[in-house]
Amino acid sequence: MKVAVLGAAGGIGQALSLLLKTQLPAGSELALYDVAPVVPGVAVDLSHIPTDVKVQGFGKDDLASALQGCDIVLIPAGVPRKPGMDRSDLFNINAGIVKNLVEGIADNCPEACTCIITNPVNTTVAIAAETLKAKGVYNKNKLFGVTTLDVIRAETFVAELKGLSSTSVHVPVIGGHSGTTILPLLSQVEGVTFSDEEVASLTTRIQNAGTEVVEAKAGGGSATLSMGQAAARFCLSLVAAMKGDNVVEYTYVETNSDDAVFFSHPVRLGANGVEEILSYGELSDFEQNAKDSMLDGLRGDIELGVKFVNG
Ligand SMILES: NC(=O)C1=CN([C@@H]2O[C@H](COP(=O)(O)OP(=O)(O)OC[C@H]3O[C@@H](n4cnc5c(N)ncnc54)[C@H](O)[C@@H]3O)[C@@H](O)[C@H]2O)C=CC1
Ligand SMILES: O=C([O-])CC(=O)C(=O)O
Repeated sequence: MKVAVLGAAGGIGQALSLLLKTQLPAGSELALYDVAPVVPGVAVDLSHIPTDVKVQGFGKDDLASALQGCDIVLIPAGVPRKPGMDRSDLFNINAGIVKNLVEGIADNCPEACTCIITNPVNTTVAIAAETLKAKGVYNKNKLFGVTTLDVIRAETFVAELKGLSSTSVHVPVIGGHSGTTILPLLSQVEGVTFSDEEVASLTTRIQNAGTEVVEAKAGGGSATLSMGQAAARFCLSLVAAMKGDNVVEYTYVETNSDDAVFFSHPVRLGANGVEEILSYGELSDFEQNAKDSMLDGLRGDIELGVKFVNG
């Protein structure tokens, strides 16, 4: 199994690479790519950890070597938010970065599963899809927007509120990955009941959790450590599924539903990426109203990505 992290020298990239170095199955290869000159050093640093995962660093001009033979590519390359910005404010810089890197994937490992972390995810996933289509190698079962951070946050916040162990709480989160497009389905959390006030305030907290971190970091970036954990969980689920385990994760994928072209659903993962897109089930009235009011915004975010590539 070969996994590449593009943007590996950044806040997410380094946390994610550490978790993968210590948790990928023995015999795996980990390729770390970044335009920052420190990336070979990050690879040397990690290579001193005694696990049977081979780590190699690749600088600015070595994208092709980093990608050759990859099974999974994770992309956290790009700029993060500062206080006062929305994720959509990152579009101008990050759109081009994602397009270039995905062109590299199309040229060097078109069969790989591509996992987009770079914001605005609602739009960058559409950019990746259109870029792969333009290269004639798009497989909708192998492109994912990583929304796992919304799930782990929702589970943490529900566990805190209800005095439960966070490892025993499961919270579905559907939709997209910004503001009101993030839709936690609190009505489906097993063994827990919420008042209407709790549903309203928890939903808002989960939707604004990224901003909570951006403000607390006071200009020093956005979530990196929790995102590293979220992306590692998603990657390790994909690895387990490729090896034959039955794994379901919530992730932003192309669907055939009426909601939007891309929408986070529970997805059964398998040897070739998406094996089955599962239904997200019945929504409460609160959730149905929240979904109805965010769909136009999400569709607009997706359209922006399509236009970026196709004009
Ligand atoms: N999907 C999600 O849930 C989340 C997404 N993010 C997003 O992830 C992205 C990265 O965030 P951080 O790691 O905090 O930023 P960072 O600034 O710490 O790291 C970004 C890295 O990308 C590298 N980079 C820039 N252009 C590149 C290129 N063309 N090729 C390869 N590497 C390149 C930089 O050199 C840097 O090392 C941001 O867009 C952020 O908004 C952040 C948190 C959660
Ligand atoms: O809020 C941000 O800019 C980073 C992000 O996507 C998150 O933490 O969910």
